[in-house]
Amino acid sequence: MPPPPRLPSLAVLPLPNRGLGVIARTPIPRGTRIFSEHPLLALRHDQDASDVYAASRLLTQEQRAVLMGLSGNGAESSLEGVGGRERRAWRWLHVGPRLGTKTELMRLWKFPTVRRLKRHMAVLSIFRSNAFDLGNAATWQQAVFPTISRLNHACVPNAQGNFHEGTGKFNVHTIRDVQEGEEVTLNYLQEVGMVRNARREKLSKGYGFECGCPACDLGMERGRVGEKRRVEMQRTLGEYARGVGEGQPGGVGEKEKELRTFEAFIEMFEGEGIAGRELAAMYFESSRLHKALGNHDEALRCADKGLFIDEDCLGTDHAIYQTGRETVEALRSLAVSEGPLRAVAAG
Ligand SMILES: C[S@@+](CC[C@H](N)C(=O)[O-])C[C@H]1O[C@@H](n2cnc3c(N)ncnc32)[C@H](O)[C@@H]1O
Repeated sequence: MPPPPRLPSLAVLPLPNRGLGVIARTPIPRGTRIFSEHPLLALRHDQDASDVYAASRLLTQEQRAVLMGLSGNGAESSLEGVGGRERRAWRWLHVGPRLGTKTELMRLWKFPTVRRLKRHMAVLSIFRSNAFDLGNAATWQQAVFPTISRLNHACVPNAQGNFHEGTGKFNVHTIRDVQEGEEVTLNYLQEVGMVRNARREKLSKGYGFECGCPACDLGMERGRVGEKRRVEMQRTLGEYARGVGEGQPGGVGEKEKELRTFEAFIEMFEGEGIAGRELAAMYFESSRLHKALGNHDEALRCADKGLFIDEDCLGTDHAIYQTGRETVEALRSLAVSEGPLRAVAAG
């Protein structure tokens, strides 16, 4: 059985077509830290998928039991990023021993027993199905968690996970109010406004499933409207990318174009109901550009908005939140010190 969730208001339950998932037993307000876990198995930046099995062998028996209890789809896509040895061995197991005799398998691919080979493949599959990217974490790139790895994906989720360098824990916060009985979900992909096909391809390749979340359902109004917004966003982004370098580098025109692109992202994210770090980052980028363009009130308004979002998705103990608060304070003191000058200019 999976370890119990941190909050009694959450339950890990079987769900249709997606294995186990996490359900809210009571309403949970936006900004609640619902999980805070150390990784069970993690890959450093200098490691790759070929190191997963060796890392799993360092776990205690109890930890290994939790790891092996996580879901793994066993698909060949689990071998993304691993070497030819594992790939050939996977085929040997799945296509059949006609690809080589057992002795050849042991000699060429250096698996001491078929049992060890099967365990190796199972660990790779579990890792691939459950590992989350840790964003900009200095040491770690991807990790699997005892309970957080029970959270299913939605393209517009109601929770977000962020790694806290100081504590070495992955914290999950609700990023909007969650109703009783609602599933708690994370976005497994980085939110960059991808259209449905691009998201589906990444999810299928990375996690081996076809997303059927409301944002992906083009049979429904909600899915169609969202897709239209994303297509429009990609068009804006394309136009911006094509125009980069046409104006004077760092000039006002360039900054205004950049600002309009961030504003388009904000409009798309908010229209879709996307909250979390990505939205906060767009507000902070807009704030930076407003400041550079001399729009101090707007710079402060955007930074304030970014900070409000960061408080909910990261918590006040996160370094990114604290940097954001310093930005807001600096902009506020600038507004105070410039106040009388503005009044004179206006008068
Ligand atoms: C991190 S695990 C999530 C917990 C998992 N459902 C379990 O039973 O332990 C990821 C796996 O859950 C399934 N999954 C997650 N989100 C899904 C979704 N939106 N639709 C279908 N399957 C999903 C896929 O099999 C995926 O590889």
